Amino acid sequence: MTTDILAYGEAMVEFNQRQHDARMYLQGFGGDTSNFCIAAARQGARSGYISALGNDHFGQKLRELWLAEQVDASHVASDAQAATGVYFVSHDQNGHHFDYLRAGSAASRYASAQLPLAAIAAAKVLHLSGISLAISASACDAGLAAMAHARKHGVRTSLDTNLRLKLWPLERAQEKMREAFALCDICLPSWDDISALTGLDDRDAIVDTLLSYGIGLVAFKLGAEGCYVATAGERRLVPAYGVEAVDATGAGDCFGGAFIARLTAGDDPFRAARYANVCAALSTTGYGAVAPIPRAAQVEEILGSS
Ligand SMILES: Nc1ncnc2c1ncn2[C@@H]1O[C@H](COP(=O)(O)OP(=O)(O)O)[C@@H](O)[C@H]1O
Ligand SMILES: O=C(O)C(=O)C[C@H](O)[C@H](O)COP(=O)(O)O
Repeated sequence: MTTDILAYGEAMVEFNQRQHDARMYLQGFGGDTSNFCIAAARQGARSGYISALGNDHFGQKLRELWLAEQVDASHVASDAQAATGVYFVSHDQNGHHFDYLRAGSAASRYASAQLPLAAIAAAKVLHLSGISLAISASACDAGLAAMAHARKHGVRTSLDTNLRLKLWPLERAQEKMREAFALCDICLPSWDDISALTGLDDRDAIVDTLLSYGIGLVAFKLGAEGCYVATAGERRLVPAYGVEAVDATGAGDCFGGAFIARLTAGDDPFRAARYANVCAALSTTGYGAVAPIPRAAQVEEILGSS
């Protein structure tokens, strides 16, 4: 079976603070590109992951998760010399915050020589994020090499900005993300990330800048407002689906996975964005990055009745 959507990055164990007791953390799984793969698979796409894990309990649990979710993990290496990364999510009046235990993790030791070149060349879309490039110099080189290889073989590349300044300084992020934009076909920015990366605060000026890199499609994530979808010929705000959000961790990843899944299934970008808005909105109604990601039937039921 070929894998249509491949993602490259770091999966982690998640400990997510509960609101009723600030000392209680619920264990789950995260890592933006892994969340993306699971979101795509739950919408019926054939997705697969490129990364490395430690030879530890949580690395094994991640493999079990991908097996259960039908995400192909045959391109996830095991590194006996390093640990699987961990992160904590805490919540306050300003939203959610991440703390990491991931320096030197197995995924951060990934290098270009490990890339599954034939699988990348056979995919329809290769996805990565700012985090995939931020975790180490070797992982950054591998991510950019994977994008260049995909493009060489006519595989579309997709990039979520996911800027994490705890992982790299802004100047390096700007430099490396510019290289990634130049190799990108579909960009999935969010407001805070892209305004920090470009220094711009006007939505259309940001879209103009991204299109000027040769990016063909931008789906600008706007939280509770929905998203702004832009191609060279058309720009449209696609309104959000209204929900009572309790935890937006992973909403952007869910949006990306659903959006790319629907694009590869043949939807036009505006239709795919309408679908992804509903999918991501539903994912904010439960805690954690993975558990509340809905399946296609739930999303289609809402789309069919609205
Ligand atoms: N409060 C919300 N209500 C409805 N939909 C939401 C809400 N928050 C996020 N979403 C959906 O999730 C998508 C991604 O969320 P956003 O916060 O913009 O991205 P990121 O997590 O990457 O910062 C949005 O484009 C929207 O479709
Ligand atoms: O920060 C990281 O390195 C992670 O991968 C942890 C989270 O799973 C994602 O960051 C969620 O990302 P959002 O969809 O933007 O909420």
